[in-house]
Amino acid sequence: MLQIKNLNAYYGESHVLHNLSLKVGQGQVCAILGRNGMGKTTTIYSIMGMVPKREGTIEVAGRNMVTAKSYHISKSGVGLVPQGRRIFPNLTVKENLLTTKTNTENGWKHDDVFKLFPRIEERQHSMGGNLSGGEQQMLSIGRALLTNPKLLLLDEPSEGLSPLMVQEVSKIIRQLKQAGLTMLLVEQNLAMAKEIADYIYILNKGRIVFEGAVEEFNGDIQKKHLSLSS
Ligand SMILES: Nc1ncnc2c1ncn2[C@@H]1O[C@H](COP(=O)(O)OP(=O)(O)OP(=O)(O)O)[C@@H](O)[C@H]1O
Repeated sequence: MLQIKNLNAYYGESHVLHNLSLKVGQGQVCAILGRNGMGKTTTIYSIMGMVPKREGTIEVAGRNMVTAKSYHISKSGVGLVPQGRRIFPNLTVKENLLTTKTNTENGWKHDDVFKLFPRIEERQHSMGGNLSGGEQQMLSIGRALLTNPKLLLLDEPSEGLSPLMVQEVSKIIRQLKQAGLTMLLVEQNLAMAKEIADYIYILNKGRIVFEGAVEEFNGDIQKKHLSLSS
C-alpha cells in the first residue's frame, strides 16, 4: 500500500530525513518510534505532501506521490490524524465532522462515525474546544475516516491522554486494524505501539536505525535507540 524509497526531506537548508525507506503492506499496521525531534512527524508530513522539499519515491498503491500536492494525496486515499488533533474549537462536534465531505456512496458516513464512537454522538452538539483530549482524538480519527482512507496515518494519537483514554483509543485503532485498514502509526507510547503494530521502524536523526517485526523488538533495542541517554 505504501512504499517509500530513499526519501530525503528538507525544511529550507535543513536536511531532516536521510535516505529513508519503509513500507506498509495492505492491511498491515507499522509503527514509527523515536525520541523527540528525530523526524517522525516529518515522515508523516512528507507522505502527505506537507514538507516543502522531498526527494526519492513515495508510492501509494503503486503511484509515486513524492511531488504530488496534499489535496491529490488525500484524494488518492491517504488519511491523516494529525498530532495535536487539530479540532475546530469553535465548531460543534457535528460541524467538525461536516467540514469533511463524504465523497463515495459506499464509504464512511457521519452515522458510521457515531456508531464507532457513541461518546462522540452523545456530544455532537458540544463545541469542539469543550471536549476532553480523548474525545477530541476520537473526533479527529472519525474525521479522517470520513475521507475513506486506504491508508491512515496517525501521528501520536496517545499524546496527552490519560492511561484509561489511551486504552480506549488503542482499542478503536485495533478495531480498525481488524476491519482491514492499513495504518502507519507514529508513537512515543511504546506499550501502545507494541499492542497495535505488526512491524516497527525506529528513527534516529532522520535515519532508520532499526526495523523488524514487533516480536523482534526487545529491551536491548529499546535501550539502544529509545532511552534518553542513548
Ligand atoms: N517547519 C519546520 N521548519 C524547520 N525545521 C523543522 C520544522 N519542523 C520540524 N523541524 C525540525 O525537523 C526535525 C524533525 O522534527 P519532527 O517534528 O519530524 O520530529 P519528531 O520525531 O516528530 O518529534 P516529536 O516527537 O517531538 O514530534 C527537528 O530537528 C525539528 O526541529
